[in-house]
Amino acid sequence: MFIKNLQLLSYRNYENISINFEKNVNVFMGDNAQGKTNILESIYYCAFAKSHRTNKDKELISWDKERALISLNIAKERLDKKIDISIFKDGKKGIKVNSIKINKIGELVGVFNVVMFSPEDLKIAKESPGIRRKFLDMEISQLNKKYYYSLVQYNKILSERNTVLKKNNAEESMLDIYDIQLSKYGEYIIKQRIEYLNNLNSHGKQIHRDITSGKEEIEFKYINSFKITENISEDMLKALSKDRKKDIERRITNIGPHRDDFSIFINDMDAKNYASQGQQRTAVLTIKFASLQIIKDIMGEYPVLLLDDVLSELDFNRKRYVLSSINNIQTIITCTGIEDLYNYLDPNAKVFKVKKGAII
Ligand SMILES: Nc1ncnc2c1ncn2[C@@H]1O[C@H](COP(=O)(O)OP(=O)(O)OP(=O)(O)O)[C@@H](O)[C@H]1O
Repeated sequence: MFIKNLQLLSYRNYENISINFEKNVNVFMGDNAQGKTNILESIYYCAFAKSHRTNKDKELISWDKERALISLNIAKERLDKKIDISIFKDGKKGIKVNSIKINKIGELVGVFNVVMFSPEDLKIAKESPGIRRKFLDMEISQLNKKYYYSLVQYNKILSERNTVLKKNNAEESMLDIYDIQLSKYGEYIIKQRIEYLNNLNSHGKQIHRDITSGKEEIEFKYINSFKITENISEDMLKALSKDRKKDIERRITNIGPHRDDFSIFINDMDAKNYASQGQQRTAVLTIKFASLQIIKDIMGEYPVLLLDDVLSELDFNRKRYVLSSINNIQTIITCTGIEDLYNYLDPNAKVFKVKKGAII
C-alpha cells in the first residue's frame, strides 16, 4: 500500500496543506522544529487514532483553532481507502473510512498499516517492560482486530479488578468473577504475543545477520509474569488465586499479560543490560524491518515505513542497509540534511523542504 495524498487542516503548525507522495521514497528535509515530525505523526495517527508521541490529542490542534483535520488517501492492492479524522478541543474525534463514519477505533485499526521508526523507539531495547508491551500491542493490533478488542476488554476488567482491590475489605466474590474473565482474555493475548515473537525471530534472525555482516545473532524471548503450560487460562487462574493475598495487600493485580515482557538477546546476552547504544539501535532496526515482513506476510502487502530522523544516527553500513532494503516499500523519511544519503537514495525519490509549517 502507499499514500497518494495527505491533507492537513489546523494540524499543529500546518494551517492548510496538501501533499502528493511518490510511490517509493519521500524525504522531508528541514531545520529543527519546522514541522517534519508533525507530518509523520499525522500519518501515524491515521493508523491508530493515536499520536506516537503524545496521549493528549488537544496538542495536535493548532493553538488558535478548535479542530484539526487529517485526510489520507491510500492506494491498496484491492481497494483504495480514504481516512478522514477530525480532532476536537474537547477530546472528541470523528473518524470516517471511505466517507463512512465509524464508531469504534477498532474499525480503523488495520485499515492502513504503518511501521514507524523514531528516536523514541530506542527505548524498546533498553527501557522498562511497558514500552515493549506497547510495541507488541500496537503491532499485533494492526494485524488482528480480535487482539485489539481482547486487549480493550482485558484492560477494562483489570481496571475494575484493581478498583475492587483498592477498597478496604476487597469483595472476594467479585475478584473470583474478574479472575475468570481476565484468564480467558489473558490466554488469547499471551498466545498472540508469543506467536508474534516467533515471527519476529523467523524474520529478525536473518535480517540481523545481514545488518551486522554475520557478526551478531539476535533472539527474542517472551517473559511471562507467571508459569505457563499448554493451558494458559487455567495457569493464569491458578496464579491469580495463589497471589490473591498479595494482590489484596498491595491493592493491585500483580500477574498477567499487563506485567509480561520480552527479552532481546544479542549473542546470548540480554541487550537491556549488556548491549552498547549502537547494538541497541541495530536491534531496534532489526525489529522494525522484521515488522515490515510480518505485515507483508499477513496482510499481503507492505505497510508504509516512516523513518523519523533516525538515519543520521546510523553508521554507513546500516544506512546503506536501510536504503537498499526499501524497494517496493513506500518510505517517508525526515532529516535535517540529505548530503550523506544522496548516493543511496532512489533516483525517483521526492524531496520536500519543510520550513515553518510550509512545504516546498
Ligand atoms: N499545536 C500546535 N500548534 C501550532 N504549532 C505547533 C503545535 N504543536 C507543535 N507546533 C510547532 O511545530 C514545530 C515542531 O514541529 P516538529 O516536531 O514536526 O519538528 P521537526 O521539524 O520534526 O523538528 P526536529 O528536527 O527538531 O525533530 C514547532 O515549531 C512547534 O512550535
